[in-house]
Amino acid sequence: AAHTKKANKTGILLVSFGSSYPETRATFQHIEEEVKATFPDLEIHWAFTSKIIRNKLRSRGETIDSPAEALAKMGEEGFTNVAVQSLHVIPGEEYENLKTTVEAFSGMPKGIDRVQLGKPLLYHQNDIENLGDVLLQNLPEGMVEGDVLVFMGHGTHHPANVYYPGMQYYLWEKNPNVFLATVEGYPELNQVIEKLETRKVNKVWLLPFMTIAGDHARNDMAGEEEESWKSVLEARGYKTEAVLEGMADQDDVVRIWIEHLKDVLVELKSKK
Ligand SMILES: C[C@@]1(CC(=O)O)c2cc3[nH]c(cc4nc(cc5[nH]c(cc(n2)[C@H]1CCC(=O)O)[C@@](C)(CC(=O)O)[C@@H]5CCC(=O)O)C(CC(=O)O)=C4CCC(=O)O)c(CCC(=O)O)c3CC(=O)O
Ligand SMILES: [Co+2]
Ligand SMILES: [Fe+2]
Repeated sequence: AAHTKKANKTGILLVSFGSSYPETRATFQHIEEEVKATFPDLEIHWAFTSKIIRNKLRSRGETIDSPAEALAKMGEEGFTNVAVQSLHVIPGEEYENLKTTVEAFSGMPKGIDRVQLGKPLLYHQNDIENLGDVLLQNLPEGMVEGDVLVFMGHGTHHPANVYYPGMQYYLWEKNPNVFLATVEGYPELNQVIEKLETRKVNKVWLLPFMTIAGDHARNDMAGEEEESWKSVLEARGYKTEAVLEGMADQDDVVRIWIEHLKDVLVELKSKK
């Protein structure tokens, strides 16, 4: 018999930093539902980039693949094309590590023919604008005149930290009451507080500028311990209200990642 070319089989691999908090499962589920609704014919697989989180989950009997494990398995399952979608916020360290893994798997003998990585939530300038607009359109319902909102971003020593001050600039252009600070990078909460001291503030709303409301949101932002943003602000005399929702709980935010995933699927298709 003549050699027949093997049929194409395309799949999606969604990759998040991950979280050890069961409360975040509904957010991951929401992302999956939106992706499934957009690409009903494509099988969806998952991986977490954080080794610490994967180990924590394993010790509780939950298994979640690393990106390399997931890509190896998908190769064995006969996938020829895989669109890997980063669910990270910025193209930082975690995203770059994922990129290295994806490149290593591209064209691997007897593995997947074509593996390609979709951009994180923020990459091009128009991502900043789209995300900024969505966040400003969906401010907490109870927010009234005199209230301010402070988003908590992760922050990083990686040069991609510039996306946080970049986003802050865009938000301020549209609404001077919306602030963005980070846990581990620039800007810091103290810089926001310096600005708040110069005006009359009714209440400070706290929201994660993160995919999910996990450890950072529940402890560093809204926790009862002395160093949490809630405690620091309250010690300064501010009323606070924390909203424990990830950005990925919002359809319009997930839409931005889905657009990035579409770009990758179009590219995978165009390469014979
Ligand atoms: C490299 C490292 C350097 C460092 O931070 O020291 C790093 C970097 C980054 N993390 C990011 C995101 C998140 N980090 C967490 C949580 C944790 N992160 C921790 C460690 C590390 N994080 C270091 C090695 C990690 C490893 O190799 O495993 C843990 C384990 C320990 C701790 O932080 O104490 C703690 C576990 C909590 C638990 O056990 O549950 C969550 C989840 C959550 O909050 O629940 C999110 C998603 C938030 C979201 O949903 O958006 C981003 C932004 C990525 C992006 O979105 O773009 C960067 C920066 C970048 O990529 O450049
Ligand atoms: Co939805
Ligand atoms: Fe982290």
